[in-house]
Amino acid sequence: MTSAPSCDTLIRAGILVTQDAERRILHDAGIAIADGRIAAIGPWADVKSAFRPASTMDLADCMVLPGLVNCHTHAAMTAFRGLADDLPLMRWLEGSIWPVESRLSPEIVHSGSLVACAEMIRTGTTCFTDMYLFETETAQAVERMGMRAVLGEGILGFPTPAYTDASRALAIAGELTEVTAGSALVRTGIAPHAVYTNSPETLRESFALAKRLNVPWMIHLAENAEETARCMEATGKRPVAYLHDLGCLSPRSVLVHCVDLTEDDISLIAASGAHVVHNPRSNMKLASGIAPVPALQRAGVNVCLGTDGAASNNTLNLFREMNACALLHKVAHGDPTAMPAPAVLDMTTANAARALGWDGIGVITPGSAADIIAMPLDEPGLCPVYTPFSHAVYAAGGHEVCLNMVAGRVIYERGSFTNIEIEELRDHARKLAEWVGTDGKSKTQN
Ligand SMILES: CSC[C@H]1O[C@@H](n2cnc3c(O)ncnc32)[C@H](O)[C@@H]1O
Ligand SMILES: [Zn+2]
Repeated sequence: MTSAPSCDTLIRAGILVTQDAERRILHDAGIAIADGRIAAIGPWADVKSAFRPASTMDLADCMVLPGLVNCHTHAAMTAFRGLADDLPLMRWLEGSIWPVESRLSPEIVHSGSLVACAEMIRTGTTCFTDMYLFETETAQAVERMGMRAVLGEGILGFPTPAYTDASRALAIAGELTEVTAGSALVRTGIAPHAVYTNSPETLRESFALAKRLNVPWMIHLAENAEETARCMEATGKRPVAYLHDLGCLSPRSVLVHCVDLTEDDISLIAASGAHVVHNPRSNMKLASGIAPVPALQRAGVNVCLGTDGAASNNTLNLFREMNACALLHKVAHGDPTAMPAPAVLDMTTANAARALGWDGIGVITPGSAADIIAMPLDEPGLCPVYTPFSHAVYAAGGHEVCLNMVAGRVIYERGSFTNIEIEELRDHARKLAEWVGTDGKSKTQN
């Protein structure tokens, strides 16, 4: 007689949203987890009798989903949440954000990143993509909190507190791979900020570096009409065509925003295999415009979702982002079918994993990472359930999340973070506010 194989954790899920290729939903499901991966899923009775678990978790009253993946943020910008609202992009950046960022320090990035990780974990994110200064600090925060991330040192063509010039920025960006090398959770990306802040040489060199390291290359692109006008004036080309002609569009390119696009731009992106990150709340708040997401998708472009930073969103909550995405495109097209809920959930799960080239996240299938979130089904705002996709996109606010697990380890459960006390988080937040200054607003040119 053979005995059942062991596993680390056996979960009973009331509703399991797999996000597999068929978008299967299982009711009263079992999930077996071993060595940080999904060993099996199936009907609870079958999975239960097939494994000898070291521990069990009863989520029979919960909807269980893959952990959400935020494809674009600036984690440490939690320091600037609410500091400079109601401004257009270039005035916001040049008049308010860059002046205060010119005083940035590793300690502030560390505290801001911890606060950001906590907010994301609390609202169901298990992995995020970041572009900022002093990213080794963000790497430490991510490792400590137990999340996953793809981190890129933001490359700007002017001096910052982190480097004197673009060539130093490129060197620091490459060195980040040494910090993330041994990590199962943290990876590196190469992140030139934008076409208007980098020379063509830096853009090309950064792309060559991403190729050499075999990592994603991410950039803010075509964020609004003013960016296009500046690019036309400087180069005679629109931003997408400019990057195309520099040889920077390929399946490793992750293009953030892509609001101001023509049909030709969409064709160039589609033909290149580049991915697009849509940030609807940041685009709405900065009045940058509406990215043509349905048209991109019709052209075959892989589109995922990002929150952008807390200074332009002003949250890092992907449930709010999904909701905004679904509603924005319906109203923009006068068509309630323009952006259906299942397609939106794809944008924070399977599509996101594809954009980052990270196999095995964004789904709950045998062999995938055990990155799982749960929401209680007895929550008044979430019951009854007819279609789980509908609840994830239209009903949930994110704060219903009661469990966040990454690589089989619980990092948040019912109000408590496994790796940090709430008091310490408050201290970090206090430090941010003291550093910005109680007169923070007057220090910006808002
Ligand atoms: C060099 S680190 C990243 C850099 O990007 C700035 N930033 C934040 N949000 C946006 C956005 O929507 N468009 C362009 N730039 C943005 C951030 O303040 C850092 O300076
Ligand atoms: Zn951004």
